Amino acid sequence: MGASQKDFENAMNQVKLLKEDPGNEVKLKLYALYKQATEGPCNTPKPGVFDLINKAKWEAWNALGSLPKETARQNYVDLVSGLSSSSDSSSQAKPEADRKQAEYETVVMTSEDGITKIMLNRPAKKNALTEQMYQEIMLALEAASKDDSTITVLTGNGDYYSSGNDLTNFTNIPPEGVEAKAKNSAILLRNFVGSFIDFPKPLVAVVNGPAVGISVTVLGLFDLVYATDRATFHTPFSHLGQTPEGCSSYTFPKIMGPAKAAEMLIFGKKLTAGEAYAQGLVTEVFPDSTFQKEVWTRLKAYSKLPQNALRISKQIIRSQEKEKLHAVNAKESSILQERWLSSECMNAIMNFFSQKAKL
Ligand SMILES: CCCCCCCCCCC/C=C/C(=O)SCCNC(=O)CCNC(=O)[C@H](O)C(C)(C)COP(=O)(O)OP(=O)(O)OC[C@H]1O[C@@H](n2cnc3c(N)ncnc32)[C@H](O)[C@@H]1OP(=O)(O)O
Repeated sequence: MGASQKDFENAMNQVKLLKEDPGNEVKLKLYALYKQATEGPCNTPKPGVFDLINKAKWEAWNALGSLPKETARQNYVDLVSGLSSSSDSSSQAKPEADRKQAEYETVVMTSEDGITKIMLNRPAKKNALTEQMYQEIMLALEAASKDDSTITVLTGNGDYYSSGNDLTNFTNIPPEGVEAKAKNSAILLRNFVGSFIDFPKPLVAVVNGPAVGISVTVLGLFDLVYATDRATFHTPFSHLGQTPEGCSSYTFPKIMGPAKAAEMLIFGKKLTAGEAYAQGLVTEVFPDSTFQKEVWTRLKAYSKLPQNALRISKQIIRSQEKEKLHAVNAKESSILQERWLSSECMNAIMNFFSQKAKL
């Protein structure tokens, strides 16, 4: 449940009782969230260039775009609660504590320094994507699209980025039968990929280890893909009796050319991080020993760039493709709905469970 009006009023009172000055940056953020929570999106003309203070306040409020009033209220309460606890417990206040934004079971979502991080969190299963996880990633993306962060990151916990679709998704067949399951799964897949196509802010994949299946294909919908040199990129669809998804049948040939896309998507060639970089799927590869440090330093610097300019630039680039991408997504999902019922696919899944066949 979101913050109530009472929580909001309490938070406003707490601000007055803060023992330490939180600094101009935080004060501007508080001002902007307060205005958004009480009045909605910025509705006043921009102050003149010489009216520095009011211009900074206006810009902070305007940067919140169409953030809903309820979310602004919740963010205000969270921000104040972080400030109060840090000024109570220590004199070294962190500007923005590592704030957990919602309760999820399969992902961890945190926001800090203008970056919302969605971390896949089933390390013992190599971050294989269960149906619950697809749903939670969609919810987390929806929340990230509306929060006040500048950049959104998807990454994995543990040694894998993700081993793709959790093959146990094929085993829990409902009483309505396998056809109904395939139909619902195609809807789930289409919605899942759709939430990447429509994501409005810069979206970054921090590929912390090997990536398989759908965790690779949707990379074509990200704005930056940073990979450790330990990462590999594997789309073994034919081995599984399946076909490409995540819009990769369109984005991969565009990114790497038809010949290299065919090697990956038809023949299941596994790429090293260096190969994925050479083929344009990956933006930059970092040595594993310094991967986290280098990537987060880079992202923190990017997150300080003007938020609206980043968002609008992304939208200009992506909007030209959106309709096409949605059409490709619909087609890929409907082809897979049929494929999942094929004996080729069923045999491959049985093979994984009976012999624990590894890719
Ligand atoms: C009727 C229709 C229903 C359809 C529902 C579909 C919903 C949307 C589908 C969207 C389309 C997506 C397609 C894809 O993503 S295709 C790619 C699928 N992925 C795989 O085939 C990978 C399978 N896993 C492996 O080959 C290996 O586990 C791997 C090479 C990834 C790692 O090997 P390693 O030896 O290092 O580790 P383990 O195998 O011991 O793994 C540790 C445990 O994790 C389990 N695991 C790992 N990956 C998966 C997975 N993808 N699905 C299920 N389980 C996985 C593994 O079994 C181990 O478990 P245990 O410790 O219990 O043995």
